[in-house]
Amino acid sequence: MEENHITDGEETATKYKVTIVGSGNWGSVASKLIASNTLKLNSFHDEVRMWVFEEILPTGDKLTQIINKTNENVKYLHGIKLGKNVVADPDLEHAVKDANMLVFVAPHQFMEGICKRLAGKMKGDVQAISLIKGMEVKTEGPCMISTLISKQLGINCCVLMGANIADGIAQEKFSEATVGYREDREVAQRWVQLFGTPYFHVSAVQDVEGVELCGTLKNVVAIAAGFVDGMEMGNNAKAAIMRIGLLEMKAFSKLMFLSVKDTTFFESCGVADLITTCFGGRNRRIAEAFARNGGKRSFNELEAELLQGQKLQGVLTACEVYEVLTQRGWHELFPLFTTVHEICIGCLPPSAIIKYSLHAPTPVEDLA
Ligand SMILES: NC(=O)C1=CN([C@@H]2O[C@H](COP(=O)(O)OP(=O)(O)OC[C@H]3O[C@@H](n4cnc5c(N)ncnc54)[C@H](O)[C@@H]3O)[C@@H](O)[C@H]2O)C=CC1
Ligand SMILES: O=C(CO)COP(=O)(O)O
Repeated sequence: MEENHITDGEETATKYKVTIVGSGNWGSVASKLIASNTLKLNSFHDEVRMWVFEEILPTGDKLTQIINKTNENVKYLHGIKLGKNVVADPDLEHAVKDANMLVFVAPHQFMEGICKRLAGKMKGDVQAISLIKGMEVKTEGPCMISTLISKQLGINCCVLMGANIADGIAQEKFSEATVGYREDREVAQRWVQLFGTPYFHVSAVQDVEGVELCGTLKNVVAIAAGFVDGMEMGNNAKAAIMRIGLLEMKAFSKLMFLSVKDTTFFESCGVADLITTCFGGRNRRIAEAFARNGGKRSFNELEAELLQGQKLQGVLTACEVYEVLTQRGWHELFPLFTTVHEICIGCLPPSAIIKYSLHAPTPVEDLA
């Protein structure tokens, strides 16, 4: 890594160069947040590079060229200026070459391929953060995306999750987020500084797995909430599903990682993200359409038609969680997670969500 230095009085410090790997709906908003800060903060280079999975638009133009010409991601975040210091780059290896702060924000199903392309090409002093909500399941067990990044690229990886529906933040409406870090509080503070704005409040907690599992698992609960909406069962039923979903999120996280903290579920990444996604997210919306069609149109078909290139994470995550439950013999402990997957693959009708997700009420004698 070429050392870049700034001189602050007597002291010299590294000047950080940021690259964003991903340029979808949230990736574009992340670039806007970061680009506004790198211009203001002396410790960062102004320019923010954004790797774009190249696409040809219906006009025949390349997406990267249009972003660089108009300063807008016309496909994934129409009508919002990203900042003139954002440079779209279609070449992944070139985009990360000089960066010492990498922000990963691609749909989780593409991360294995992205990491393979980048493996062995990272310099030692690179720090990463993942904004990706999802996990991979390997034969040896589940692997969170931040762990995939850390292991494959040999770099430390924090996470940033929260109640962050991208469109609201693009319009600079108030929102909070949580950075999860492992050991290095100073690094976490650098991420907080890079993302934080008066309308985007970021705090840091020492619980990478807890933060990342909250962001990942709430997408499965959002699918359940969408089923309830599609069947017009009302907000009381949806609140019940969210309550049960939160219990399963917490139980699953704590069974997976002993280190997960109870308090993490009360941060923005926990209950707040669960609420916003179950009311305003894409997973909820597509699951609602699925239930309204009585499960007759597949999630893939509805995703392609209604999201126009944006990607759902909840259906894949439900499948991945189901694999873990099967591997460990835990289906009975997680009836909501189990039922969501079985509805998604057509083994159960959407109406099964209430019937099969309910945990048996605690017997009265146990309460005495
Ligand atoms: N959109 C939102 O409101 C939020 C999204 N997130 C998370 O951020 C992550 C990324 O989501 P978004 O930025 O919303 O993306 P998106 O779903 O809006 O867009 C899909 C992206 O995938 C890219 N893509 C398509 N095929 C690809 C391939 N073969 N290889 C690599 N990339 C490919 C597209 O170019 C596009 O950039 C997800 O894990 C999501 O859960 C987190 C918080 C909020
Ligand atoms: O993670 C999100 C909000 O924090 C976005 O959720 P959806 O992918 O369901 O839109």
